[in-house]
Amino acid sequence: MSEPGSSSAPPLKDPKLGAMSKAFARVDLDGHDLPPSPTPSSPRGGRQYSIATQLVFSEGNDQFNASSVPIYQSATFKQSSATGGASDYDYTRSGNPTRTHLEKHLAKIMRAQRALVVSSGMGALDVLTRQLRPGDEVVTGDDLYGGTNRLLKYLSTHGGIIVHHVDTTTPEKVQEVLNGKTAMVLLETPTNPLIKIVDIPTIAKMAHAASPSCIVSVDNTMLSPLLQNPLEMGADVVYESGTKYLSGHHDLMAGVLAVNDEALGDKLYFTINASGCGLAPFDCWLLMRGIKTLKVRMDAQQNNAMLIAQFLESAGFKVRYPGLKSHPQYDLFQSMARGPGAVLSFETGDIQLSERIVESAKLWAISVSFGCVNSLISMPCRMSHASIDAKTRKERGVPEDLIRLCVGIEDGEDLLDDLRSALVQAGAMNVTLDGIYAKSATVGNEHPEEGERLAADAAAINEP
Ligand SMILES: Cc1ncc(COP(=O)(O)O)c(C=O)c1O
Ligand SMILES: N[C@@H](CCSC[C@H](N)C(=O)O)C(=O)O
Repeated sequence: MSEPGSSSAPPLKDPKLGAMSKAFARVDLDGHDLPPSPTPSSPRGGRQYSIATQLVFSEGNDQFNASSVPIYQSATFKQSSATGGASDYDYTRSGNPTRTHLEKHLAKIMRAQRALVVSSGMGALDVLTRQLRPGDEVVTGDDLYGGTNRLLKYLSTHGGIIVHHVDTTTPEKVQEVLNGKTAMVLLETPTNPLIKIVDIPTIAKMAHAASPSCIVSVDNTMLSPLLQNPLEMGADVVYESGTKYLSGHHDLMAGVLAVNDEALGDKLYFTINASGCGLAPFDCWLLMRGIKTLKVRMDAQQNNAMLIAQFLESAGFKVRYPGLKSHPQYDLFQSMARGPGAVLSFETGDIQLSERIVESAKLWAISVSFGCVNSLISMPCRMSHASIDAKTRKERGVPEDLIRLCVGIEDGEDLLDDLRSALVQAGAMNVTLDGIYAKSATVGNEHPEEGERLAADAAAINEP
C-alpha cells in the first residue's frame, strides 16, 4: 500500500486503456517527459505540513504549471489507436483530469488512500448503499439528516434491506442489534439536527467484532476533514456532503467518499462509473477552490458560533452545541474532534414563537443547508427534516420548535445584534430598564398540532 493521499486516480478497469498512473505527468508540447515539478510534493525535512498548508498546496500541475487546476470541460478524449493505446482517460463519466486532481487532493486531506467525488452528498450515500444486498442489515442512528432517513426508508421498503434505527449515542443500544448479518453501520456525528455525539472508535470496534465484513461508515458533513477524521478512528468509509463546509459558498452540489481499503474503493468507483454520478469538471474545479479556504472560513465560523451559543445559553435557552461545556457529551466530543464546527440548535418552547424569531431575523437567511460563508436560520421539522413523518420525529425526540443556526463568517457582533433583535421582536426576550435581556418564552410545546399538520403535508410530498 502506498502512503495515505498518494493514491493515483481511479484505475480504468479496461486493461486496454491502461492505468491512470500517468495522470498529470509533466510533458512538453511535443509530449516529451519534463523533469519533476519544481515544487516539492513531500514534506521538507520530514516535517508534516499542517492541515492549513495541505488544504492550499496541491500537487499535480499540468504541463504549463497552471496555478489553478485547468477545467477539462470535455466529455470524451482522443485515443492513440482503435484499441485504446495507453490513454489515461477515455470518457468523463469514467474519469476526468480535473476530477482526478480533486480526488487526490481530497484523499490527502481526508487521510485516505482514495477519495471519490460524486454529484451530491446523497449521491455519495446512494453509491455506498448500493453495496448492500437484499437481506443485509444496516444499523444507524435515530437522529439523522432527513434525506439520509428517506433513502434508508426507501431501501427498507423497496430494497429488502433491514434498517435498525437506534440511539447511537449509547453503544450498548448498538450492540443489541449488531449480528452476523450487519453489513453496514451508518453513523452521523454530530447528528443533524440534535447535535448529538457518537463514539466512533467504540462502535467501529463493536461492529467489526460482531460482523468482520461490516462496513462502518461515518457522515462527516457537520465537521469536515479539518475537524474530524473518522478513518483514523476505525471507520471504513467516510462520506460527506461537499455542498457544505468543503465548498463553503453554496454554489455547487457535491458528495465525497473516502476509503483506505483498495477493494472497497474499486467497488465504489465501479458504482460511480456504472451509474454515472461522478462530479462534473466545473464543479470539481469549484470544490477545489473552496477547499483552499476551509480553515480560514471554519476558524471564523467557529468563533462566531461560540459567541452566539454562549449568548443564547446565558439568555436561558436550551442550546445544543458541542463547543459548550454544558453539552452532555463534551468530553467524548473533545476526544474525537479538533473543533465544534458552526451548527447549533436551540429550543424556544413554542413553535409559533420559533417561527416569529426565524422570520424576524434579517442577516440570517431562512434556508436549508449549512457550511456556507453566509449565516442561515431554519426550523428543521418544517424544512431539512420535513421528510421524516411527525410521529417518527416525536418518537425520536426532535422538538417541533427547534431552531437551527448555521453560523457564517460575518462580523460576530452584527450577527449577535440581529439575532437579539429578532428574539426581542418575536417576543422571546424582554428588554429590562437596566438593559439586560431576559428570556420570556415558556418551556413546553404549545402548538404541536400545527407542526404535525405541516410535517404531514411535507411527508406526503416526499413519499415515493
Ligand atoms: C448530515 C448530512 N449528510 C448528507 C447530506 C446530503 O448532502 P447533499 O445535500 O449534498 O446531497 C446533508 C444535507 O443535505 C446533511 O445534512
Ligand atoms: N428539500 C430538501 C431539503 C434539503 S436539507 C439540506 C441540508 N442537509 C440541511 O440539513 O439543511 C430535501 O428534501 O432533501
